[in-house]
Amino acid sequence: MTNTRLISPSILSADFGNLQRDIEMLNQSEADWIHVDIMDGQFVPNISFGFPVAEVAKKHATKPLDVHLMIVEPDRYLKRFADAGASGLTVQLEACPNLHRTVQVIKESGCRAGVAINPHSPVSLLEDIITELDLVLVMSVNPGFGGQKFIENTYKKVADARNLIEKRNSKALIEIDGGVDMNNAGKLFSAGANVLVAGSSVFAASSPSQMISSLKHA
Ligand SMILES: O=C(CO)[C@@H](O)[C@H](O)COP(=O)(O)O
Repeated sequence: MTNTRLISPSILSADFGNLQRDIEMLNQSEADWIHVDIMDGQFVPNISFGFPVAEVAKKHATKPLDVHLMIVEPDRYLKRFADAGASGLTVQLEACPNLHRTVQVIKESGCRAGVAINPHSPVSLLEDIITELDLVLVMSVNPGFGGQKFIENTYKKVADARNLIEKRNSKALIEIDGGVDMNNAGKLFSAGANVLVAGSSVFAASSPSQMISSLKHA
């Protein structure tokens, strides 16, 4: 699994007046997944968008939707996001008092099951769930906004996640989200990350498609 290198551009930084155009650009690019950030104004201090935008993304995307729920009580909405077209559903560890059950419900919905950890949460909190997971998302910024500065301690957390995955013989992919750009992409892949989420570095680039390719081969 360590050779897997995927890019999941976040449409949080897309032009919502031209969302179909931006998604079609991602379809034509080397992007592997399309990252959909759901923020509720409670788990994080920002509100992004909900089902209608996820459904538009699904309608136009030819690539899997990688849906990240930065919301409280995600269990209430898992089925609806699965029905809206998610291929993967990632919940925040800090929002899930019954995480094992939440992960089982995600899997029963037919989606890839992911768990995200905030910068203050150690990887060791995943010790007893890691064999159930398809993906571990290490937040490399405090969630809520695009365009933030990458937290350098993320490299250590990638190494911790890789060690845990190998120790427990888990098949989980390691995804990194926040502040990913050409300054850190190669180092993250070398440290054992498999999936890089990139928002502002892609959509602010003069050629988003070229940036996706550069990140993928960094
Ligand atoms: O979840 C989040 C932010 O909380 C991200 O997915 C951002 O959308 C990534 O954006 P950049 O940091 O790459 O601009």
